[in-house]
Amino acid sequence: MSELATRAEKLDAADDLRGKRDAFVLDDVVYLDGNSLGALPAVVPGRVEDVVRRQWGELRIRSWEESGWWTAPERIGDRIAPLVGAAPGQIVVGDSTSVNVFKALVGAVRMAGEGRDEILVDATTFPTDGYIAQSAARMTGCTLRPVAPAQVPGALGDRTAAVLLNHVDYRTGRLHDLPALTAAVHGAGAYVVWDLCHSAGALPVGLDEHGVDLAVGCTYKYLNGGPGSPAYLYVRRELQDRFDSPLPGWNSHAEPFGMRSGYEPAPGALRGRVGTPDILSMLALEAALEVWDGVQVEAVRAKSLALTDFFLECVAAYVPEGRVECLTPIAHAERGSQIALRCEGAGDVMKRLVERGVVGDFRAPDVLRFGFTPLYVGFADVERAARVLARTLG
Ligand SMILES: Cc1ncc(COP(=O)(O)O)c(C=O)c1O
Ligand SMILES: Nc1ccccc1C(=O)C[C@H](N)C(=O)O
Repeated sequence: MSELATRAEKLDAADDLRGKRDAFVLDDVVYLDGNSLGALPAVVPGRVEDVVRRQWGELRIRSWEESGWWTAPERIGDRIAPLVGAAPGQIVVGDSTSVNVFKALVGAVRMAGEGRDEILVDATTFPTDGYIAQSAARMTGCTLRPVAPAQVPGALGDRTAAVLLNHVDYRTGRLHDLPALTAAVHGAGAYVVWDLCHSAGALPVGLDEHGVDLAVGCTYKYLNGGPGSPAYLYVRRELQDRFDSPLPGWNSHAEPFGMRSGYEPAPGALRGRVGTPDILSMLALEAALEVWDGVQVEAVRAKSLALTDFFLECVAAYVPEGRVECLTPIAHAERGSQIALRCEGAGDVMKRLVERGVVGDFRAPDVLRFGFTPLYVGFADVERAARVLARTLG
């Protein structure tokens, strides 16, 4: 056994999160794609069966109250809250991330008020945020300026209304400085919206601590909610009364069953709701979140950094010099929970890796992306992935 494989065994034996792997349905594939679709928590199938057969099949309409369907968006929001550093009552679950980006960004521009007519958007963003920001700008009469996150402080001005940023870049895995950028946006009198898709469940976010205004994120990556599981919207408590949703559906009404023609927004996080919640996906997510019982995000972060450090070490030891170039920052303060390697023919290389039992993904034009979910990825997986990568490139 190689020195690295021996070390992997020791690291696994000393890993406090090791037992969590049993809470997931996994086979002997090395699954490094939890940053696209998290693995299935073992508790989910039975719960979904109960929701469908008993709650829907037997209780039918009564389940809106008796099975807690109606209040699921805010209840599950409160379950996500500690994972992103938010006190209860500020997060609602529902809709896709794209829809929540729209709500948050238009809501932010409306809060900024007269005289502020520019939106800054992360120039390197996952495309959907950029597309939605373009439409939000057109609708609110703002101009949209794409800016690299590091350049945001210099681009802010007294016309800036809102800034939309990604906490972790989907392609490179770069972690942006949320506290400093949030403070810079506030210094200019503007509002910030953070997309937490690639950070929630992988590292501490500290939404309340850093005074973030609005945030959105998906739940199908590190939160393992399942394909198309609903996203969430955070609106900081002090801003909730001023949050003027651009999608004020009846579920966000102060009295939804009053069936009144006049709109009156509900107080608190409920204002972020739109229409009828997608109960099947939502309750699958609620079950999936049970794997977090007793887990601290800080412990997840420590293991995530150890996994990505070890992967880089194994890649350096096994992969011939010059075949891959790491796009992810080496500094821990700038690294999310993935490693992105630029590589010639990356699309074909990833196909062959998948055939050999190492599942990551390919992002155009030339990036091999490997996501590390500390709840179910171990150090032996990491060593094996690097070994298979070296064989595939060799
Ligand atoms: C940063 C980021 N934002 C948004 C999305 C997707 O949004 P939606 O949930 O609407 O598909 C993704 C991935 O799909 C993402 O990585
Ligand atoms: N929602 C998906 C549906 C199908 C395939 C991928 C996704 C992703 O989430 C991609 C991810 N956001 C990424 O960072 O590339």
